[in-house]
Amino acid sequence: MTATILVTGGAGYIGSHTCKALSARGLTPVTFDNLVYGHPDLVQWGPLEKGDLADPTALDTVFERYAPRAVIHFAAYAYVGESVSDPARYYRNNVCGTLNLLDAMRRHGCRSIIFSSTCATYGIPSAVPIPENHPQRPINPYGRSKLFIEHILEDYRQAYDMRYVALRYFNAAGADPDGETGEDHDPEPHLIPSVLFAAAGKRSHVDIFGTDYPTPDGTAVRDYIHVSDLADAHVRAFDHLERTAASECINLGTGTGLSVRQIIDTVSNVTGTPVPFREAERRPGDPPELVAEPEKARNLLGWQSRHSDAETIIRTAWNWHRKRHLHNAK
Ligand SMILES: NC(=O)c1ccc[n+]([C@@H]2O[C@H](COP(=O)([O-])OP(=O)(O)OC[C@H]3O[C@@H](n4cnc5c(N)ncnc54)[C@H](O)[C@@H]3O)[C@@H](O)[C@H]2O)c1
Ligand SMILES: O=c1ccn([C@@H]2O[C@H](COP(=O)(O)OP(=O)(O)O[C@H]3O[C@H](CO)[C@H](O)[C@H](O)[C@H]3O)[C@@H](O)[C@H]2O)c(=O)[nH]1
Repeated sequence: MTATILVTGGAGYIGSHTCKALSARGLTPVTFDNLVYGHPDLVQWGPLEKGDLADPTALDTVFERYAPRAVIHFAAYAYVGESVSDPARYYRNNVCGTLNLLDAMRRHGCRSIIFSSTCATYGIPSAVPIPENHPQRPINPYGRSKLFIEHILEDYRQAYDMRYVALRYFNAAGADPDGETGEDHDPEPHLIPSVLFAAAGKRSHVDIFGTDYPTPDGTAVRDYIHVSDLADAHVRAFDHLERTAASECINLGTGTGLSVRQIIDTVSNVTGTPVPFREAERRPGDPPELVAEPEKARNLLGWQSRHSDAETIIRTAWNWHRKRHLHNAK
């Protein structure tokens, strides 16, 4: 079956990998992105329509032009720290922007949406691994904006017969194994690129935020999931909606956690370079450990992570950053 999928935020990190996966599956991804954080050169697998979720007319134009079968909705702001200092920016773009998108879908009779949610909706978990029915108590406006959208999707399902899959990603990491797309954030606060930039000498060092957590080596533990595995899950979520029309919230993680020190050690091994680091205070708002219970994605979508071992994540990210940003790296 050939169909067009509207991909909001398709010029960004996870969106561009998903466009590649949709195209490989014979679907046509149409990217809708305002390019505030996206990159036009990462849009390689279908047309780019420059536009903003805040603009209902721009949305009407793409729905009229392409009559998409479904929407995959990545477009959002995603800096946790900034969401604390400027929550208005987050609620306006993430929540109001999604309302505009959903209302455009209703106007144009498009009923299926796959939404980028996050493990940040769980807040500080009472236990790990975290199942989907764990209480959701986000501890910052970014996480709350995503939880509000989950609630809105459920209300729209009941009232307007829409259908959705909310995918709660854990920590997206790595890059396309073919090197065709990857992560290009500015600013870039995430751990793995920060460690790679320190290995390459682009940054003087990486800070380890907290060495006194109740974890095996005292540093925080996260469930790093390869971006190509995330992309594959979106294609499967689309197939699931086509097949069953059943709405779901689903974790995407590996079920295995890695500490900050384990990431630094793996980067040293993969790059053959010692990583300069400093031990620093905990970063406010960071839970000690976030690890997914991944069974639901396996059972419902037949999904399994394939590229998410630490070595593959770091090797693919290293290859990408060397090509994109680190021309002078060793
Ligand atoms: N990166 C992660 O670890 C992670 C984890 C969990 C959830 N998420 C979610 O996944 C999604 C994608 O994350 P990413 O890391 O690829 O981010 P990204 O910033 O690389 O991509 C987001 C894209 O959306 C676009 N955009 C933002 N606001 C827009 C608007 N109003 N109109 C049109 N386009 C707009 C940006 O220009 C950008 O290209 C986000 O919703 C994020 O909250 C990311
Ligand atoms: O320079 C750094 C950067 C990070 N960390 C630590 O490394 C771990 C991972 O940090 P990231 O910033 O890479 O990612 P987060 O765990 O903060 O991810 C959060 O923010 C993401 C969006 O940016 C996603 O939404 C995700 O779901 C949400 O939990 C954390 O323990 C953090 O304290 C460091 O020690 N040093």
